[in-house]
Amino acid sequence: MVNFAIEARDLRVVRGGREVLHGLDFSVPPGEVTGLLGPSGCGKSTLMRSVVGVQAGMAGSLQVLGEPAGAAALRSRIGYVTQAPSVYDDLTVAENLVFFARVFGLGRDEVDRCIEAVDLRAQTGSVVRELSGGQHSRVSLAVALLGTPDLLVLDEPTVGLDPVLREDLWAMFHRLADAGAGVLVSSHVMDEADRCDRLLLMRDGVFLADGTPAEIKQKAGAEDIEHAFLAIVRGAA
Ligand SMILES: Nc1ncnc2c1ncn2[C@@H]1O[C@H](COP(=O)(O)OP(=O)(O)OP(=O)(O)O)[C@@H](O)[C@H]1O
Repeated sequence: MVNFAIEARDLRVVRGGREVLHGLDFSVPPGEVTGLLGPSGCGKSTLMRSVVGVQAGMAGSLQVLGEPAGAAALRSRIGYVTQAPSVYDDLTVAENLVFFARVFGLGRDEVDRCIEAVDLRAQTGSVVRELSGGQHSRVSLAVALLGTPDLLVLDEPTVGLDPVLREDLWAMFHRLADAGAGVLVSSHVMDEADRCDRLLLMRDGVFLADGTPAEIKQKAGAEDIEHAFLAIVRGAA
């Protein structure tokens, strides 16, 4: 029985000869949206790369869906969206999805389901290069949804999107979590905090707080997460 989608003990990562994650202990449960929040450069992408098994220089224990991070068995069980475009821009939306679906041995039904999930039905036949930035990132997200992964790791998926689209995407993350997936979403925008079930607040490769948004605000005596973050940083100084 796997209790956690992700469980880390004393996770350390060295990049470019420098330790950038400093002994992190945390867990991400299934069925919840966990937000990884912190300023640019604090180590969010490094943590996510570790979880999906592509980060070198890692030490400590990191279990993902009951397996060591990077295990071959995890490949089809994790959906990962990076900040960099990860689809072919000279193919249409449908052609991209069909290509990746074939890699996973999935059929056309699954392609249509994922295009619909990110609300790109009207753009199915459009070449990705001609889409807007928000539509482009939703194609990557659709690819990550193929096969209904047990864990979604989304690195700043809402950057540059308009408020309506951000709202829609957060609603979709919650639907995926309600269906049982573990969802880990990073953001450097503190006003996204209240959309998460749980938060990991990060700074300089360590966690400043781990709890529900309400718990973190109450503990810091702050009205919003931005002020809670500042209060915690000042308290720790
Ligand atoms: N390829 C690399 N080689 C060496 N150091 C790196 C490399 N990539 C990132 N780093 C360093 O690792 C630290 C954490 O970077 P990381 O990209 O994980 O931060 P982040 O919180 O995801 O930032 P952002 O929100 O800007 O994406 C930073 O100090 C960064 O300079």
